[in-house]
Amino acid sequence: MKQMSHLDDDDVPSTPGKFKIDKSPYFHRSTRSLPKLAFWSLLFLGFIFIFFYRSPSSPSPVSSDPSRRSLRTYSWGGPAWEKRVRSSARVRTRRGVSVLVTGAAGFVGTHVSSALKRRGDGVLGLDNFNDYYDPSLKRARQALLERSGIFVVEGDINDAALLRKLFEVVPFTHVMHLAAQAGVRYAMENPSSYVHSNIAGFVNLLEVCKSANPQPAIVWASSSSVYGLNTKVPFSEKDRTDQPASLYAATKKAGEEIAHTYNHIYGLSLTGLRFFTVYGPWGRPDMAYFFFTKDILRGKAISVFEGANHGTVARDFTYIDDIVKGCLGALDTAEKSTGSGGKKRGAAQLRVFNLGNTSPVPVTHLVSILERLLKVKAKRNIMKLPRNGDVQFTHANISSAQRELGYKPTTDLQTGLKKFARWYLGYYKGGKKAAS
Ligand SMILES: O=C(O)[C@H]1O[C@H](OP(=O)(O)OP(=O)(O)OC[C@H]2O[C@@H](n3ccc(=O)[nH]c3=O)[C@H](O)[C@@H]2O)[C@H](O)[C@@H](O)[C@@H]1O
Repeated sequence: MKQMSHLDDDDVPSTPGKFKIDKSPYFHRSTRSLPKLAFWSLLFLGFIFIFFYRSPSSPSPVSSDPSRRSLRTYSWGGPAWEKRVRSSARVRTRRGVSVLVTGAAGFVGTHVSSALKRRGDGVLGLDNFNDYYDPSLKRARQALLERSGIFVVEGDINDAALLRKLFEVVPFTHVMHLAAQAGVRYAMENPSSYVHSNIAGFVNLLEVCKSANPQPAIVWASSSSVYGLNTKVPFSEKDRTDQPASLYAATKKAGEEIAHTYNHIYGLSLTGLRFFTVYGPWGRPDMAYFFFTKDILRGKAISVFEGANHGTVARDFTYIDDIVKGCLGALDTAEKSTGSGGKKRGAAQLRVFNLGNTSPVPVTHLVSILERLLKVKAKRNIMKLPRNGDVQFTHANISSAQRELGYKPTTDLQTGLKKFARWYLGYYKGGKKAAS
């Protein structure tokens, strides 16, 4: 078993002189204190043992600095572990593919993994189970995946040794890269977590993919937030994306530039998907539709943002099942990477697509739909849109995804929220066991 630990060599005494026996006070004591000494030594050794050999299923306590969350102890490796990895990634149909899904215990990751497995593809999940939001929801999603035969490896995309090992065990044809630090507003609280996951983690993954043989094709999650302060709508992939309004958006934009580089130098086939405010069952508790539901049910006031001069704040809310179809379309049309041994043999595919719903809905309307579905009147606090990274409006032009991926969203917000509310009430026992 290989263990990664946040402990480094500094914790081990390096100067033998610290323990020079001739200076030890114990040596001048009477032999009666020896049993006492033996007792305390054993206790000390016991603590050391417990500290180093904790069970793999109980990772070390989360660091108080959330940007260092991923430096927990993960345990992986060994014949039994490799067998699980291989079995989960085994393709079960003739034309199936084997996909490594990063962020598999996340919202989109869980849905995409299940859909791939259902149609007979091999799927291996990877997730660091960080506590950006309630990890028990991630564990519940993991349990769901495990019931359909998907193993979710616990580890971080920054762990190069783990990623290399996974590619050694399984020659993945595709990577669906969904692991990321999400959320627009949280970037002001914890900026380094965005750099850690969305930039450093992405580069680490691409480094391993570029050296893998064969190289996989990669589909990854960008974001509608790259359109930033643009005012021309609907947003098209041809529009400028050089004025992000949040650090989150800036890291996703950086990801698109990094993808360009790895495609150009190493021949990696890369497809970025700009998701537009994805919602649905098993969703993310940090998103407005989710915590509005929780607060409305508890009778707690919600802050509903509006633009300058009472301007409408709206989103092109996109239902999860539509997004899954877009992801599968991207995987199915991804061409092979063209490199080997870290060198490219020819030009490789490089794409970026909007995956939205093409019908923006004001946030006030989203609240009204929730009120009807939950049969509770919301206590609305209308507030000016804070300057914390939010943009006022999003609207996707999806003609490119329609043409090349066969992407065609079919779920309107009312229908999608109905499915979300049904799931929420069931999962949280009618809202009594509230989401944390
Ligand atoms: O489309 C995207 O690319 C992004 O979509 C969401 O970001 P956002 O659209 O801001 O979604 P929410 O945080 O759920 O906000 C939805 C709407 O509710 C508004 N809102 C949010 C919070 C609040 O307290 N009140 C409020 O009115 C926001 O201004 C926004 O218009 C996700 O959180 C991002 O991870 C994702 O990348």
